[in-house]
Amino acid sequence: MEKICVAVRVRPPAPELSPETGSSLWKVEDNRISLHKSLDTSITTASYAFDHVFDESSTNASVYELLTKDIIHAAVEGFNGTAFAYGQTSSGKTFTMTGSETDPGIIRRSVRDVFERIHMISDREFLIRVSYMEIYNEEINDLLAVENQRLQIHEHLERGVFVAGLKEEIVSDAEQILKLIDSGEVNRHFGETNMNVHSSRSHTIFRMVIESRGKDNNSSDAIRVSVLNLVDLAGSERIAKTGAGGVRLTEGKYINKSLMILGNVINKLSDSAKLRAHIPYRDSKLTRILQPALGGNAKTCIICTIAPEEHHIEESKGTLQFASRAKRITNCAQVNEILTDAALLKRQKLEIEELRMKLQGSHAEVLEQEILKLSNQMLKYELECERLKTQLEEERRKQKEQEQCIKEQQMKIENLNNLVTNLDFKKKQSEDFISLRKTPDGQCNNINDSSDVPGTPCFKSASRSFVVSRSNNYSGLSDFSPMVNSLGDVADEDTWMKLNKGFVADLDKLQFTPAIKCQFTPAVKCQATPLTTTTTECSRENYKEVEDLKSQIELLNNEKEGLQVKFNEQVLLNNKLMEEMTELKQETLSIKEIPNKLSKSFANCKDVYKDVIVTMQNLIADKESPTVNLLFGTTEITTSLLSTLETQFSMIIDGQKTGSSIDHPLSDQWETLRVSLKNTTTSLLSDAQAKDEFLNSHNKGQETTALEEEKLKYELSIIKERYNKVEKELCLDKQLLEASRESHEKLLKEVQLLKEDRDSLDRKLSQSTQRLRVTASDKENVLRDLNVEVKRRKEMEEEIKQISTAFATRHKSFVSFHSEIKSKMQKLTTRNP
Ligand SMILES: Nc1ncnc2c1ncn2[C@@H]1O[C@H](COP(=O)(O)OP(=O)(O)OP(=O)(O)O)[C@@H](O)[C@H]1O
Repeated sequence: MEKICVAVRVRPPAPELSPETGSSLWKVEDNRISLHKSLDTSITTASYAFDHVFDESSTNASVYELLTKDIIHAAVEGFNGTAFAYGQTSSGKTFTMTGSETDPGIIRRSVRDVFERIHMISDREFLIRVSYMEIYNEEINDLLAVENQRLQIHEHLERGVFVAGLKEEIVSDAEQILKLIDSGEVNRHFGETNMNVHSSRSHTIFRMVIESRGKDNNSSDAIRVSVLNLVDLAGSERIAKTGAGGVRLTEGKYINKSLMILGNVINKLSDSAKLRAHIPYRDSKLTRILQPALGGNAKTCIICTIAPEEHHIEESKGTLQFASRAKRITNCAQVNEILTDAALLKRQKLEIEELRMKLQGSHAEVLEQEILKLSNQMLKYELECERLKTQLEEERRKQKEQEQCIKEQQMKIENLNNLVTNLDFKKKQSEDFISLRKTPDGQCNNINDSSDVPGTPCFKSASRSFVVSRSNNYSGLSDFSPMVNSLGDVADEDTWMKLNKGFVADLDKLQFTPAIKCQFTPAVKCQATPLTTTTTECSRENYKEVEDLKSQIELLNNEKEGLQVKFNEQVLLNNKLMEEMTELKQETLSIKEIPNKLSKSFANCKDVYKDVIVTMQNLIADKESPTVNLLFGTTEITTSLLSTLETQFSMIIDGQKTGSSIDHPLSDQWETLRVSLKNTTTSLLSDAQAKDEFLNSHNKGQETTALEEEKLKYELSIIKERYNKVEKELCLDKQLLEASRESHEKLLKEVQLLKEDRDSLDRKLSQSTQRLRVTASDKENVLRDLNVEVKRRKEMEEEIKQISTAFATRHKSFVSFHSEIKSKMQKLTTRNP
């Protein structure tokens, strides 16, 4: 039983923090430390005694010499050893354990010393393995292998507490270890705080496992296995001082918590054995790993570092109290001699022995070699078997993919065919439609067709002619489609579409398509190659081509849909126009009738008027009378007016007959005539009145003349009425003619637009046809490639069959061989147990 060795080290004051250098707060005398001057704090000026107290001027070399060296030597002898630094942040723990270039720390010195010591021990051989880990935020990480994170602690009866999965490097010299330490240092968690620019944020444990055995090769000699832990703890910190936040704060919390548990363990261990109840080693990973070093089978030394600055006085006092308690802990260190397989050396030795035994005796050697040969062969067969299995699996997978690929291609080809058929159908429809529209009189030839197929009058006629003409057209394209050449003159569109859609049901039928140049006649049937179980890998080119085709098909589909929509719109527009045209035609007919009617009524009027004039001329005997002169003047005007009207009507009628557009009538002349007629009529009336008055006043006796005049007046009023009526009718005619001319112009414009639309549709259709031809040729290529693929697949299947047969044969021979070997071995065993 021995007490833990505890030392205190005061680091030199930091120049930027402690301007009052030279007047240190702590007084170090031999192995005692006390406060140098009385302060205005509640802290007492108690003095503490330890195994060693190192003042500010101490070096790592002296610390190592006085504190650690013995433990290192003991570790080489077979004792477990632990050295760790404890203290507040920035107090010099890392400086003590790791050191600097000029003054290496305890770890580096220990490593060198271990090997120096080993070299000094000549009667033993050593095997050393090292590991380096950190406990960061209560998780164990391997510093020598960054991929080993969050390692778990396990306990083993022989190995004790160990970290599972931790990398252990077998080393042969100190330099090798130092390099490993350097590589591990890179992986350590450091961080900057207000207290320390390079603050350790994790506890690090550098571990050396030293195994040794006597060189005299005595098999009964036990193997010594000792574990040396060199620990650099993270420093306790006050959050207010470190100014930690975020990640640093979390780290600080974990650090403080684990140090508190370490303090608890130390406290419990420092209590007298009677008071000791449960030691909470399991409360933290640190105490669990350090368990053997704390009150267990280990030689342990603790170096407690303190910062000399006045503002750290409370933390320093806490550290001293921790050190005081730790000092009371007693360990029970003993050499670890192991007689079991837990020691690596032991295991190695056993293996060598086994091998040696095996190699003893020539007969056994031959047998051993034979067995080795056989097992090698077995291994080879097994490997071959595995390889074939994998290959078979791969082939099966590829077959499935290929089948899928073929199915997709089938679908695409089917779609292509449908698309081709549909587009042809649409094209033909449009062509038929256009040809019907192009008839010389601009009317549908079959407008009076009594067919019952629904649609516009034009489509009614298109349906039948389409089927017949299409069938004839396609009969010439032997390489294009497997359609029957003639469906008969009565084949309907549904039958046509069904045939188109259903012509390729599966890939086998692809063999019959003219695209693959498989010529067939009704008498000779082409044998389709079944595409069931064989497979080859669908080449990437094929896939790409299929993808291209797919996109082309999509484009064509879109275009087709667009054309379809336009076509439907066109049909609707056409129907509307046809209706309008019919209405207009009726209107035109009625307008055409008007001039004839007018002409007739006018002719009547003219006859009447002539009769009146003749009568009047006969009646009036006195040629010199002003009334007679007036009448003659009126007659001339009226005659002229009538002839003008006659000309006008004949022009109108002639214009209708030729179908040319009618110009305005001679409006000016008409107007002049109308005005002069009006004037003449007015003057005639006034003259008649004057004549009445004259007759009344001067020739009251001439009753016959008066009666005649009365008659004349009456006839004149009738003429006037008729004239007004004719004038009104003419006005109406004029308006109607104007309206009809406007609608005619409108119609002409619409017809022009329709013509333009039709032309653009024609152009698009021809483009689509062009593309379709390209697509069809692409399709042919794809089909050709598909056939090649099918062929390749067959070949592959053949290969697989051959491989399977070879495999089966080999397997059989292997099984027989195996049983033969087995029986041989059994014989051998019975012969030589
Ligand atoms: N004995 C010493 N002599 C010279 N400089 C020292 C000594 N001890 C510590 N230092 C310096 O003080 C600073 C803080 O020391 P160190 O990093 O070792 O503290 P620490 O206790 O490990 O801190 P933390 O717990 O934050 O990691 C460093 O710059 C270090 O070089």
